[in-house]
Order: sequence, then structure tokens, then C-alpha cells
Amino acid sequence: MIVFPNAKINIGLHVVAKRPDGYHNLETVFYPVQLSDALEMAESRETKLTTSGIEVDGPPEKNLVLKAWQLLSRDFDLPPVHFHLHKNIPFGAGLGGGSADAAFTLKMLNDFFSLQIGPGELKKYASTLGADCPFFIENKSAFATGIGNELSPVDIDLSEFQVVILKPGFSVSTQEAYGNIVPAHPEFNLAELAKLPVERWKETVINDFEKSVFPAYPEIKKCREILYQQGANYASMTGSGSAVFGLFRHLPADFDNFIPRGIYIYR
Ligand SMILES: C[C@@](CO)(OP(=O)(O)O)[C@H](O)COP(=O)(O)OP(=O)(O)OC[C@H]1O[C@@H](n2ccc(N)nc2=O)[C@H](O)[C@@H]1O
Ligand SMILES: Nc1ncnc2c1ncn2[C@@H]1O[C@H](COP(=O)(O)OP(=O)(O)O)[C@@H](O)[C@H]1O
Repeated sequence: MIVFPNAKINIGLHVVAKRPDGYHNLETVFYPVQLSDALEMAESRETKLTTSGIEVDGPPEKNLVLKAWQLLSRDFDLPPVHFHLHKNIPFGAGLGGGSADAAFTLKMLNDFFSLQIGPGELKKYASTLGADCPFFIENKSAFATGIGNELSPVDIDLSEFQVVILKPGFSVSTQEAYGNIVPAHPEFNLAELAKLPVERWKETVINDFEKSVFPAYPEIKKCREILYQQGANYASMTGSGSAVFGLFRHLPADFDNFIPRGIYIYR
């Protein structure tokens, strides 16, 4: 069985408050995008993970794919499986690639072994693997509150836009990004702002992490500037960075010529 865990972008992100458990309450809109990993699973003599593509740091047992398998194997009698993960989504990018792999592993195990876990229960398993992870269970645009795990559907359709993602050669640690931010209650509700025409988002739909991340990493800010110079209708950092995305009604044919060396382009 093969699945294609996709990335997400954040359309605005407000860090609302620090919680007693050290995590932060936030408000954001998650939107799924096409950029995807490929994850294959087959029954095997022992449970193992092999990988190709972008090399994920850390040993296989720390990989969220195996963590998801371990999580379900505590409650279900799962036979051993061989996973192969081909990694296309850069990590430390704010694209949620690790969380997507984890959520798709849970869904694949549920389907393949007919575990009969309902979507609500699957989201509960997912939230123990990462705050972003429950979103990828339904994988539909959603307004997220709490630590990012309380989701309600939001009707946004960006199908008329081309989504272009730029990623500098370095990563930003999510933990570090949260550590450098001063939480504040937002004036406006993002789910409402996201209903405005995309052309009005530049002034209204803000990712709070840009304030704390741009001064330390000016190259990320530069990526956003390039996207606007090239005619993006909206551009923003996603999550805690380091990737930025641009939404284009018309992407210039010579776009790639304007991107400095060392910056990766995904579309
Ligand atoms: C910032 C966001 C926005 O979508 O995405 P990314 O940039 O990582 O994609 C998320 O909140 C990231 O969620 P996720 O990447 O799943 O976080 P986790 O692995 O659960 O947590 C990593 C670390 O980030 C901090 N953290 C995470 C989520 C949250 N709501 N408050 C936090 O303070 C904690 O210090 C935690 O130890
Ligand atoms: N399958 C996976 N894909 C990507 N990262 C993974 C995976 N499994 C575990 N990780 C760990 O998660 C970290 C990426 O998490 P994070 O910084 O939150 O990424 P992002 O901001 O892109 O969502 C990596 O540094 C890696 O150690």
C-alpha cells in the first residue's frame, strides 16, 4: 500500500498565550498543498523503516512513521511491517511534513489492517505525536485553535492560484521560534479574515512568527520580498519557517531566474 503525505501551509498565525504546560495556544488556518512525500508499507518479518530522498536527521526509531506504528501497536495486535519513506518535503520548514507522515501512517495502518478506528479517535492518537498532526487526518482546510489540534472546517479555495514555496538552505527549530515570541490576543478572527479576497490578505492575514524570526534570519524575509516583486497576490512565511509561500494568479515564466542560488523552489 502506498500513500502520499502532503505538506500544509499556514494562512496567518497568531500566538495567543503561553500555557502552564509550556505549549502555546494559537489561532491559524491550515491549508493542504500538493508537495508530498511517498510512504509505502508492506508486511515483513520485522518492523523497519528505510528512507530515500531528503535525509531526515536522527535515527529511524525517532522517525514519526515508526512512532505512529509503535503508538497503535500498544493498543492493537499489529504484524511487523516494512515502511519505505521517500522524503520530498523539507523539514524544519513550517510545512508539517513530519506530522503528515505520522498522520498518514496512522490512517494507512487503520485501513490496511481494518482496525475500525473512527476519525475522532484517530485525531486523538495523532495529537500525541505532534500538535499539527490531527489536521492531516481529514486533511481539509481548517481553522485551528488550542495548541493547533482543535479544528473546525473553513471554506477556502485557492485552486485558481499557483502555490510556490521557497525554502532557504537552513531550518528554523519550532521550539526556538516559540521561545522568541511574545503572545498577544488577536484583534480579528483569522477564519473571518481568510474569507476576504486574497488581495486584501497582505495587510490583514499575518503570521506572528515573522516578527520574531525575520530579524534573526533576514534571508527568509528576502524570500517573501522576492515573491511579492514577482507578482504574488499574497506571500507569507509558513508556520515557524524557514519556508515561505506565494500565491500567484499569474506566475512569470522566468520566475526561477530571480531566485538566488541556495534557495529551493517547490511548486
Ligand atoms: C508552528 C506550527 C504552526 O503550524 O508548525 P510548524 O512550523 O512546526 O510546521 C505548529 O504549532 C508546530 O506544531 P508541531 O510541529 O506539531 O509541534 P510539536 O512537535 O508538537 O512541538 C514542538 C515544540 O514546539 C513548541 N510548541 C508547539 C506547538 C504549540 N502550540 N506550542 C508550542 O509551544 C513546544 O516547545 C514543542 O516542544
Ligand atoms: N518523517 C519525518 N519527516 C520529517 N521530520 C521528522 C520525521 N520524523 C521525525 N522528524 C523530526 O521532526 C523534525 C521536524 O519537525 P518540525 O521542525 O516541526 O518540522 P516542520 O516545521 O517542517 O513541520 C525533524 O528535525 C526530525 O528530527
